[in-house]
Amino acid sequence: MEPSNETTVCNHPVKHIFRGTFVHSTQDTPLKILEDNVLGVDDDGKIAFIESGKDVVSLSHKWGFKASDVKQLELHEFIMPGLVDTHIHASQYSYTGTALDLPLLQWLNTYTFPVEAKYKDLTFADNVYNKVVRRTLMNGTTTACYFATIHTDASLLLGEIANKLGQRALVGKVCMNCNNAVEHYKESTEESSEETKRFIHELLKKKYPHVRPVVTPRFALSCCSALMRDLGDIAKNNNLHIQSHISENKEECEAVKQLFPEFESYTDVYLKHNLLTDKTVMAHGCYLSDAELQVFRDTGASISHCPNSNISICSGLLDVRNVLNHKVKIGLGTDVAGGYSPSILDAIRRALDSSKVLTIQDPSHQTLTFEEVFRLATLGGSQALSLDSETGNFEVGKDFDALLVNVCAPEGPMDICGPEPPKVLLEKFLNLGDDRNIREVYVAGRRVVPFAETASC
Ligand SMILES: Nc1nc2[nH]cnc2c(=O)[nH]1
Ligand SMILES: [Zn+2]
Repeated sequence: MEPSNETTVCNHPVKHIFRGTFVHSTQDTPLKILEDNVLGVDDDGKIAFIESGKDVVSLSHKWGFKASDVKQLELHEFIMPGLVDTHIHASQYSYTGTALDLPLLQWLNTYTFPVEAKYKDLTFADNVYNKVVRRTLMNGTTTACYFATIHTDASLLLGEIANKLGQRALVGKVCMNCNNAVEHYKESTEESSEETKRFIHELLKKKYPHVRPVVTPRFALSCCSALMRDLGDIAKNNNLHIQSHISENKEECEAVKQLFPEFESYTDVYLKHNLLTDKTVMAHGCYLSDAELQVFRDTGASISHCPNSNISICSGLLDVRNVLNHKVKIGLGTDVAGGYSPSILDAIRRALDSSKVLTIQDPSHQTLTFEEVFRLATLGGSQALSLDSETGNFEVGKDFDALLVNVCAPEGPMDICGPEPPKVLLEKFLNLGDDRNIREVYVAGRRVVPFAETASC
């Protein structure tokens, strides 16, 4: 409820009040720094106000809080929006940091499919899925867009674990009916469609507040035309998100051309199967033409930029500047385990490195700035997942998804050698920081890190 005036105590109580430095992005500005601001979070986990610290007394009257309710940040602390991982394979987390010596198609057949086949076993799934959700939360990922495997029950378990640990998540049961490499790790067309419908129905029935299903055709080489069409229909009929992969590697692009000769491009294959909507996120896109980017722009589909993966399995380099120039929505992804790091802080660094490599190759390339990449990791990610009305920055009315960062954390990974302005502290954190600097993580106003109880290995 909106307060009627400054002297009336609002009857919608605030449950957290923070005072100090806030940093976030807006549509117009990649980095906004708000020094000495006060932010209130209401009982529903939404941002009730964010105003100058000078107004704290009138705010306390208006919202009915006491001076002692205000959490005052230290000089070397700031609050930033939670990180958004727009593309991560929860099921591949068990082998993160290994198996990076083959290109995509051989990598899938040799390492990925044999591991994913193991998720028939719910005990195996439970162990890995708890670990990946915890690890990403510790690293500040407040929203994750997950691929699971073809197994419906294990995919539902991933949704249950994300909900239990408090992460905002889109969860996809993987669909694939073409796979000649690993026996049994595929479905029939009918099975894939029916199990997708069951997955959606069962997950929605749980009414988890921040976990939703995402329709997940693995990629054009794993799904026949009939399956892609079914999945496009399912997404449309249920108004759901869609995720897949596109134009990641040259050999893959060539194989798609051979398999779908009647289509104009890789993008056209998905377009004609009704898989490109304003709730679609496609990973990679390293080899998309300008005409294909225009289709992304026209449909409202977005790109997940996964620079660690693109380098680690030698796929290619995405020209993010060109994507931005086409006004296509774009966020960052870890693409675990093609990417070896589960942290979006790493994705920020790899995105900057990749942009610098493009500048080395062509000095006229306009290198991304750290402020722009900060936006990709937060607001950009929420836009790419069409969740920006709920999260992504500190606009009043959005959910409070946030990290409390301490750049001088004890035993932390960096040194601050004297007083520094907040912009420098943020840049240092983005380049040098890690989970030791992320003291608290909030999703929809709930503090989810530190964890309520500790897990063992
Ligand atoms: N990086 C990556 N690309 C893919 N393309 C199809 N499946 C995958 C996958 O699991 N990882
Ligand atoms: Zn992927």
